[in-house]
Amino acid sequence: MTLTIALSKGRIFEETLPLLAAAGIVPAEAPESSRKLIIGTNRPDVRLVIVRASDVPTYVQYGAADLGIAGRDVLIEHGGAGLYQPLDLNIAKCKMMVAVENGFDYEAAVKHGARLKVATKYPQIAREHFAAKGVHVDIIKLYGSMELAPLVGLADAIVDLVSTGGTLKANNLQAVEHIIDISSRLVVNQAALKLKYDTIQPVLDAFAGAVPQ
Ligand SMILES: Nc1ncnc2c1ncn2[C@@H]1O[C@H](COP(=O)(O)OP(=O)(O)OP(=O)(O)O)[C@@H](O)[C@H]1O
Ligand SMILES: O=P(O)(O)OC[C@H]1O[C@H](OP(=O)(O)OP(=O)(O)O)[C@H](O)[C@@H]1O
Repeated sequence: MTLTIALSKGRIFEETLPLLAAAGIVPAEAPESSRKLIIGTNRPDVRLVIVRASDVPTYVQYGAADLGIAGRDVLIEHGGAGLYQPLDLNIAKCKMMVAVENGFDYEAAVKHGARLKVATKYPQIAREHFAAKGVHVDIIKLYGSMELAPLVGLADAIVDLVSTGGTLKANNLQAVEHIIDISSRLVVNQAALKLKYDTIQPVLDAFAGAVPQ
């Protein structure tokens, strides 16, 4: 039975290579240099499908892929329906933060009960965070370059991923609140786990043994 694994290009693909290797899986080509969306491997029974990071849960949910790797950010926004999430892979680590332009008094704005305009690619996470704090917000959905929003008056604050802090610094922004720690997780289609147990379980075990510390 063929095993289909959904991965996104870039950091998740790079950081997944050692995990795949631990399961005896070596991609036939690199997605960065290939235009192919289905990539074979050294194992005739295993193929990779290359999708947008935020589409990984959807492919696995509907069984178009048996396994996938997705960030906790993406999984929260997706909702996780139909997905078994057996393993935190401890890769693509970063933090979900609230950030504002240097000089913007975030504490004062929150204390005074001002209605905040918040730009983000992660409306679910942002909404829950501010609801828990009792802060009223207008969420402005963006698909990238969140850091620009406060600089041009689109938003008072952003909710975005921060790793080195380099992007915030380069754009005169500062983090003011930590929301959650993010890493990527293995997701498995629940029906596939039953139907293809003999193929999937050894891959899960190999990944579990190769998770970076
Ligand atoms: N700077 C970062 N450092 C570490 N991990 C990150 C960083 N930015 C994002 N991630 C994690 O890696 C995952 C994939 O990020 P990537 O940049 O490859 O896709 P994306 O451009 O956010 O997604 P899409 O293509 O769906 O818009 C994110 O969902 C997140 O969990
Ligand atoms: O703290 P840093 O190390 O600077 O990382 C943070 C940046 O990384 C992510 O963007 P990414 O690199 O994925 O770019 P993209 O959203 O355009 O894909 C995130 O959206 C931030 O912009």
